Amino acid sequence: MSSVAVEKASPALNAAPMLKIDNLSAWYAESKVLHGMSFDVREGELLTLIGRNGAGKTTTLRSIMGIVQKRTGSINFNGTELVGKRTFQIARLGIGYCPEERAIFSSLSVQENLFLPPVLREGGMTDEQLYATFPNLKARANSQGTKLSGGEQQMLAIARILRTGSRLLLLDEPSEGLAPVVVKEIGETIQRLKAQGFTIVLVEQNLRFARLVADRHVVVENGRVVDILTNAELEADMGRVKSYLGV
Ligand SMILES: Nc1ncnc2c1ncn2[C@@H]1O[C@H](COP(=O)(O)OP(=O)(O)OP(=O)(O)O)[C@@H](O)[C@H]1O
Repeated sequence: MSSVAVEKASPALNAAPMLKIDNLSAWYAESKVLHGMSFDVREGELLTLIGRNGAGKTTTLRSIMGIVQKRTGSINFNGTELVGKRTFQIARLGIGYCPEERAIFSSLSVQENLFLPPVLREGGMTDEQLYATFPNLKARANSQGTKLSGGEQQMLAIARILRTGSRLLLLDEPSEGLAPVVVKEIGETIQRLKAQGFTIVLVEQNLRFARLVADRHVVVENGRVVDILTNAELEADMGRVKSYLGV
C-alpha cells in the first residue's frame, strides 16, 4: 500500500493537534536529559516514541505529566500550558499515565486497584464499559494484584486510567516482558481504545508491535527528536528506523 493510501485511511493524521510540544528540555537534578524536543500529537492519533535505551522516551512522558524536577519549553494540551502545572492538575485536564512498572498494588484486589484513582472528569468509562473492554479482569475482579499474570497486570494498569476520564493516554512499554501471544492481546486492546477515540502516546522498543498499532513514530536519540515518520513511511523504509535503533 502506498503511503498516501495509508494516510487517507488514517483520519487521525489530518486531525488538529491535541498536544503540542515545543523546545522541551528536562533535567534530573543537574543532569539535562531532554534537549529541546518538539513534536505534536493529533486528536485520535496513536503516536509512538521509539529509540534506544536511555534515549529519553520515559522522561518525555514524565515531563508531560510533570514528574521531573525541572522542565522548560512548552507543552500545550488543548490550549492549556502544562509547563508550570503540577501533576494532579495535569491529570485533571484529562491525561492518564501508565508507567512502565505498572504500579499494581499487590495487597489489593483487581477491583480495588481499578477503583483506586479518583474519577477526575466526566466521560470516563463506567464499570460495565471497563469490564466489557477487559473481560479477563471481570473474571479476576476479586483476585489479589500479585496473583495476576504480567499481561493481566498490564491490562489492569491501562484499565485503571480509563475510569478517570482521561482522553490522552501515555503508555510506557506495555509490551515489555510479555509473551508474544499476550503482546498481541495488548495490541488489540490498544487498537480498540484508539477506535473508541482515545489519543495515545506509546513508548515502545518492540518495533513489530509499534508498527501494528501506530499512525506515526517519533524517533528519540540522546534527548532529541531525530526523525518523525508516518507508519507508511516506516513500512516503506525499515532501514531508516533500524539505523537509529541499531537493530
Ligand atoms: N530518576 C533519574 N535520575 C537521574 N537520571 C535518570 C533518571 N531516570 C532516567 N535517567 C537518565 O535519563 C536518561 C533518559 O532516560 P529514560 O528512562 O527517559 O530513557 P528511555 O528512552 O525511556 O529508555 P529506557 O527504555 O531504558 O527506559 C538516561 O540517561 C537515564 O539514565
